[in-house]
Amino acid sequence: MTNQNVVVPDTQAAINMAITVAVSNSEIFTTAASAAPGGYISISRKKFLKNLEINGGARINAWVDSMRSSSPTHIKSIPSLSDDQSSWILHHPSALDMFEQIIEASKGKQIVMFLDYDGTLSPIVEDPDRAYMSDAMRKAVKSLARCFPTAIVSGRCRDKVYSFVRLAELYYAGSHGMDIKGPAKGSKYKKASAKGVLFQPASEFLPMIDEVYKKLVERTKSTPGAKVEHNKFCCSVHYRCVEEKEWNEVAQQVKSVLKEYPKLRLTQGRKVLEIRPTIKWDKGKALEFLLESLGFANCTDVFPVYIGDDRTDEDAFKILRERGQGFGILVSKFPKDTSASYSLQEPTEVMNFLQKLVEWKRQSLRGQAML
Ligand SMILES: O=P(O)(O)OC[C@H]1O[C@H](O[C@H]2O[C@H](CO)[C@@H](O)[C@H](O)[C@H]2O)[C@H](O)[C@@H](O)[C@@H]1O
Repeated sequence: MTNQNVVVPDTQAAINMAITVAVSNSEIFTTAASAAPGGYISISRKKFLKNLEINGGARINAWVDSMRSSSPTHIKSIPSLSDDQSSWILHHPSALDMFEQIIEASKGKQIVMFLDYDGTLSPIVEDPDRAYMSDAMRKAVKSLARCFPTAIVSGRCRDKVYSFVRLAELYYAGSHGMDIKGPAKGSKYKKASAKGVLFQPASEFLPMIDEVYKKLVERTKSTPGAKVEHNKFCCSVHYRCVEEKEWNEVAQQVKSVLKEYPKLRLTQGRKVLEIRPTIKWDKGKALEFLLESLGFANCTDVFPVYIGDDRTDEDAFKILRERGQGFGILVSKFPKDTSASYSLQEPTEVMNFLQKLVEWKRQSLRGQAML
């Protein structure tokens, strides 16, 4: 575990601001920094970790604090973040505003697109079973896939995310990348063999996840609004519809199950606790696996672009930074600690960005045809 410093922006307003902080080993995320005027303060990652032990003696207060500070209702209550927001935007400019520069950087390289689903292609809604993407978004993704190899990388079960997206020409990586499959329609890109690619690095965990799912359903059934989702190689416990005073209860229930399974770990998303195998596999590894399957393993002429809104997407943003290839785009209206290079505010902006990419590609193909 590293002892990196986490930079937390100050604000004049002395408010608590939600900043996501990835904690490397335990993978739980904690947030929040008290603000004081005058620039930036550094908080040791060790301090954040002090109260967090996930497998074994996890402290429920830390879980609940983390659940609370990552809650959009708390973020919404921030009065004005204009100074911090503009400073953040300076470091993570809008991918729409920077479109020309992005295209310039990709010159002579094969763009490969990676798209998260919830909060990126579809708006966040209360009922996870009704997180539909719009027809306009589907059309934009379809056109995108005609121009560039395109993958959906989601925390959801692969079949479920496919039932929302319904485009057979894409690659799909479900269960946070633990379930990868190539396009049913085949692919015109480099490795035709990528068509049938199917990678499930956590298959031995299937019976355990089934068991844990049942236990989570049983333990949380007394809490109104709690919902457990079976994502095949992982489980989600949603607390979006649980009253805040009951969040402690949800944390206790999840902890009571998790402590029986040392081979499982907890991660957090947007009002969701996620239980998954401890294997070293995440969305970043899935991105690398897909690049390899497409024949770009050791290529310098590939330009991967990953768009996502959640903490689990940070693993992919980090990989791109480490490889020094392409970049990540964080979908967020609020400043967040991120390894992404650019930002977009919401799914409609994501759609505009995808449409711009398609338009640029079509124009450049027309230009080439005229030569
Ligand atoms: O990797 P993703 O595709 O972003 O999946 C992450 C989780 O997304 C879903 O939950 C989130 O979206 C729901 C629908 O808008 C929302 O109700 C929930 O509060 C969000 O956390 C999905 O249901 C989870 O299983 C995924 O792990």
